[in-house]
Amino acid sequence: MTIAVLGAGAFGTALAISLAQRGPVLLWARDAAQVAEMRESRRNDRRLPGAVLPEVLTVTDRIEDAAGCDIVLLGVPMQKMGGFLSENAGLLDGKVLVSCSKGIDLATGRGSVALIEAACPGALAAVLTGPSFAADIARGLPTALTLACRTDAPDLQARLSTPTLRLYRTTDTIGAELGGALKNVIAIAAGVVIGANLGDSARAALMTRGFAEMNRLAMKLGARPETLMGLSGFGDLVLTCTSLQSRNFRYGIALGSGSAFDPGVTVEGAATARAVTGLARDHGLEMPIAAMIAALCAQKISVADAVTALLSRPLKEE
Ligand SMILES: NC(=O)C1=CN([C@@H]2O[C@H](COP(=O)(O)OP(=O)(O)OC[C@H]3O[C@@H](n4cnc5c(N)ncnc54)[C@H](OP(=O)(O)O)[C@@H]3O)[C@@H](O)[C@H]2O)C=CC1
Ligand SMILES: O=C(CO)COP(=O)(O)O
Repeated sequence: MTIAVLGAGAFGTALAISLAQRGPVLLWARDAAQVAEMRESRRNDRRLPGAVLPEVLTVTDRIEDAAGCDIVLLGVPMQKMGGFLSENAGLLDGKVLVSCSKGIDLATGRGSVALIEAACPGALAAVLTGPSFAADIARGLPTALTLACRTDAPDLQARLSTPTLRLYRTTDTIGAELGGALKNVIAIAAGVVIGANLGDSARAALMTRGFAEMNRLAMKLGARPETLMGLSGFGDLVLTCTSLQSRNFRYGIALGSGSAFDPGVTVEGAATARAVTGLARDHGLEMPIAAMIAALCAQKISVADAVTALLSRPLKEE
């Protein structure tokens, strides 16, 4: 049975290319002109320049074509996920729906599993997350990801693993999706540190204290510590805070250095920082780094004032 990937962004396209090593894959994009161009060129120059689409990968703008697929990967950005699921619930309910997005929905404070379960109660919801740049996956470089599903899902793990994409599975969907969502906020913060020339030592401190914040919220919401220590938390945090391939990190560098940044680029951490401050407030948690990033993204505070505010917090035990 064909696997469908909905959303021909960088990540959806890369996953479709990797999965095509195992058999037919359907890749859906909403824009008919983009689909025509991709069929003609066998590339996705809009979202993943340079990658070649294998012949067993079919590109379509007819979302109904996914009806014949039992496994459907969702590659639309997080803040579009809720609307997308409601619009297409009739088609998607009853299927295995694997969210590949990283973030917290601002409108509801939910992660993607809760969004899927609300819109498509008959579906089996899963999350695919972890350290993986689309360009690396598309080039066939080795990558390891976490597949999280409330029901233990070794069959799904086997179906979505490829010779270059090694999947580890867990039933801790909360931990897996929070790890992927929260590391983007800390990656923006790490970028700010580098962009403002505060140094590698400050970045390491920021990553460590950011990881403490990630754990604080994730544990409060029911995640398991080992999930945050794994690929979807620690692994992705390290990748995204240290690589210029990361859009969240680059956005942070732009904020820190006062440079312009293309608003068309997907930067999930900005909306997630806002969502996190709401969740932290609701749960009585202190998340000072996330709060500073939300304020910086909203241009409510300067970089200098954000640094001063973080450094002047009361001294405490680690
Ligand atoms: N890129 C990466 O390396 C990785 C990305 N991710 C995650 O994957 C998710 C998607 O990111 P990525 O693929 O990079 O993003 P891109 O910016 O490359 O692409 C976003 C895609 O979503 C489509 N889209 C946007 N809104 C809608 C909508 N309402 N309905 C249908 N399609 C829509 C866009 O279509 P259009 O072109 O028509 O606007 C585009 O194809 C994010 O949550 C990201 O964190 C995870 C791991 C790695
Ligand atoms: O999640 C990612 C790598 O694991 C991609 O990070 P960016 O969205 O910051 O590019």
